[in-house]
Amino acid sequence: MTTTLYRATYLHTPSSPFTDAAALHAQDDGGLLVEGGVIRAVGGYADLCAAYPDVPVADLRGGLLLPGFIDTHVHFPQVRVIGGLGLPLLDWLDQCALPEEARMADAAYARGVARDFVGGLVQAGTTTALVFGSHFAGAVDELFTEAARVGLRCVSGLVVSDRLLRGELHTTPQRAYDEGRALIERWHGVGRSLYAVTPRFSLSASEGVLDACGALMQEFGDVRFTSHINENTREVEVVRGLFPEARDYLDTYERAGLVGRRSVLAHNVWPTDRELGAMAEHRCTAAHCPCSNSALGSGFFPLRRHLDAGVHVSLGSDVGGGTGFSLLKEGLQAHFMQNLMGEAGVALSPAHLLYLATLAGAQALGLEGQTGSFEVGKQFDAVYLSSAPGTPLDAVFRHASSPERALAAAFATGTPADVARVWIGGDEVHTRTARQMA
Ligand SMILES: O=c1[nH]c(=O)c2nc[nH]c2[nH]1
Ligand SMILES: [Zn+2]
Repeated sequence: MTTTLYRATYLHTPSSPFTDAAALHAQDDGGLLVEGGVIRAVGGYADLCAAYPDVPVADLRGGLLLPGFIDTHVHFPQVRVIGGLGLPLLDWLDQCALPEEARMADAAYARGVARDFVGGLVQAGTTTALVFGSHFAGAVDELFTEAARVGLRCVSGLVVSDRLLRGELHTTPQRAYDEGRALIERWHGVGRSLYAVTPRFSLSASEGVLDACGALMQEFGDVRFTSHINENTREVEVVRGLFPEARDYLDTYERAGLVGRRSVLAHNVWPTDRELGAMAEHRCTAAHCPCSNSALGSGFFPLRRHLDAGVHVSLGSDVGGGTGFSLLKEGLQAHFMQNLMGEAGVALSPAHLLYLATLAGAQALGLEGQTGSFEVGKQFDAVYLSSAPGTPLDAVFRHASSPERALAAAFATGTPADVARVWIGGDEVHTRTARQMA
């Protein structure tokens, strides 16, 4: 079993800065002892070095070591259509996303997209992702296969819909159940893969399809659930018309038994107070996707209302409505948007951004015992940020007055080009090449 002592400036949030003012832990010259991919000891480098004098040291000074990022909302089939700027949600789906999603019927095409997608995630420092899969079971197999090859912690599933998309993307309740069941049996709990039951959104999923999803959730108690909610005002209006008996958008999922502790609902830009109260009671998560909300003009995420209601919030890139895989960029955009909301916004510190990009995601997925922070017993899932000499971020890293200042700069200006190395369960899954640094 390999044992390594990592020497680095590291930061992590073992608790939430929204409830704990001392949540951010930083070590200027820190040590992490990793044995067989698991963190065995943490602290100052000098102490760990004295306690474990024979263990080989990996010297990561000069940059920042953070827990691997956790993206709780990202679409596998959309990596090649990033950048469809300027359209509202339903037009963007129609013109940009869905034509590409229809191409995923071809497993060979899906295999190439899976390589682009998983590569994009790990190169951005993402070590765990809740992934909207494909409408085609064969493409979902390609995604899980590629994620397993690379070593990504991948929570994903078959996307199901039976109306209002393109015909070739539609299924039936029975097929949604049968294909979902087969995929769960093939992938759930295998290696680092977990299954998420995934109706696209209530606009495109009839009660029958939602009930089929509910049946899978009942039968397989620990699979996750994900979908979209309250993203765009026009979408909310259409859903209201499609479900006249439902109290609101959330209720369309509640009635099918889909909302609970391991449910992640993306966006929630336009929630009612009833929905926020119910989400807090269910202990489900809202995945905030600020770049997507900006690019599609969906609106400003009411973070203050979520926090006041007690709703758990995590972060998602929402590629391809979002503009790329970097959770550093999502953190910065979240910060910008809250600033622009004035009194209604929440002042997000670097500690908040780090928490949202790491532990908050682990908690959303019920994986906080394994990942999201550098605590003893957790997996060594980590991202090492180190900039090319001469870049502004390198200048900050070399001259920052504290690790917190360096962390703020990483969110302000960091990109995937600054991601030098990435580990998942102690396995190095990405090592930047000279070309990727340029
Ligand atoms: O941002 C989004 N991206 C999508 O692909 C999608 N599908 C339904 N609702 C959606 N929202
Ligand atoms: Zn989405």
